[in-house]
Amino acid sequence: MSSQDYDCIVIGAGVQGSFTAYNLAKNNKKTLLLEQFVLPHSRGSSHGQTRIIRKAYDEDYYTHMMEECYQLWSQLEKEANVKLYRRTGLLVMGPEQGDYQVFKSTLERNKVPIVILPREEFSQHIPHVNLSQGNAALVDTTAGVLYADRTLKTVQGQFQKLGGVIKDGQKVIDITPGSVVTVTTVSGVYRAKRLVITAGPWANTLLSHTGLQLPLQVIKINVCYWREKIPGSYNVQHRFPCFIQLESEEAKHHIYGLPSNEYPGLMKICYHTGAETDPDERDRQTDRGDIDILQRYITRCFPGLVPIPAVVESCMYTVTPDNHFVLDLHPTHSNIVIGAGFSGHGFKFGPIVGKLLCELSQGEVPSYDLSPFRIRRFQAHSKSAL
Ligand SMILES: Cc1cc2nc3c(=O)[nH]c(=O)nc-3n(C[C@H](O)[C@H](O)[C@H](O)COP(=O)(O)OP(=O)(O)OC[C@H]3O[C@@H](n4cnc5c(N)ncnc54)[C@H](O)[C@@H]3O)c2cc1C
Ligand SMILES: O=C(O)[C@@H]1CCCC=N1
Repeated sequence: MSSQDYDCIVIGAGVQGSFTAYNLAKNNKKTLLLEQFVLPHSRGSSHGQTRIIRKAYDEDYYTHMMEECYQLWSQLEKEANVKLYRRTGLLVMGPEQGDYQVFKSTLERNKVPIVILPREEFSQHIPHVNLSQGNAALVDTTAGVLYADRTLKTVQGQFQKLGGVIKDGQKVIDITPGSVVTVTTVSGVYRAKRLVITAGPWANTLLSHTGLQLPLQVIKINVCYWREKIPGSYNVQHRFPCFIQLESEEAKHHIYGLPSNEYPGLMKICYHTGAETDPDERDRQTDRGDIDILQRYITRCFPGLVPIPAVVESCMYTVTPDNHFVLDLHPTHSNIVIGAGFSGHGFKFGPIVGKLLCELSQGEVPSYDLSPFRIRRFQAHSKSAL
């Protein structure tokens, strides 16, 4: 084995690639993590200070995975002696008969501790929020905030402590599949027995070198922060929770928010979709339709916020047609593993995705049933996409 040869190469040092590389190194695999930008960067999907972690989901399998995932987050916190998670609870609001019932049933079936908030008690528990007419509300008490940038720094640091190698500022420009995979970057050529592709919005650009295209749509999200009229009203220290509004008068997609924390006096509230973009041209996508929706919602339901965004940052989702992840082997090259299409809800799963992609790359039986995440589910919809 030459010094350029590895057991495994991981392309993409976002949350999923970083946790995958960390798991491989923990399993004594000589691992190289390649990143196109100089780290840390804010050009993909994993940057920013915070993300929501929750067990509240439509599908049991996500809730099941989160059981172990919370333990893995806590293990990493202990191992690195750093705080990555803050419990705040998650307020779920939605029309009584819609998706809200599905969330509630999943939580109850899986014995996740929740508190139902009857309308007459709502404002006593959640001040400064108007519960929409016909909406019900509950709190997933296990949910909270993950510190995102700190997570990446921590997991990449732990990977390096285990002997892993990170090469940033090294955009991959070619992949030659084979029993030994050759990966060419702008400044080097590397070989490995196995390859993991976790390239976020650039997944299809990289997969084109392997003869595969997935039905992925890249969406720009305007990450909006809104000023409190009375400082502290929606603050994390005053125990204001994260929230998801499942459907609303203003929009059919979720609206979600996190208590004011990272920027003093500003609460982050975003719309769970946006306009399509080329990931290399993100800043030229200037659609603000999502901000118009948020302004109307905030005026109606969060009267304690100034309904004009004080800060707007950018981030991207990589969305599959069913909003479920892709965690699978490449259909023609079994030593290439793909983690993609995290559809705007993948951060909280980082530790478990890392474990699963590591297992797949080592030819092990994955710890969870991965059928919802297989590539072949797209075949029925669009053969040409494969
Ligand atoms: C605004 C916003 C809010 C969100 N909120 C939540 C939330 O509350 N909870 C939650 O769980 N999830 C949330 N998500 C989703 C979550 O952040 C993403 O699912 C997750 O970050 C995806 O990570 P990734 O590693 O797949 O992609 P990325 O972070 O984009 O990582 C891919 C990496 O690959 C690199 N790369 C690409 N091409 C190459 C190449 N040719 N050579 C080398 N490197 C390359 C990129 O530069 C990038 O660093 C949110 C996302 C956004 C945008
Ligand atoms: O995954 C999450 O928790 C957030 C909030 C809901 C929509 C997407 N991301």
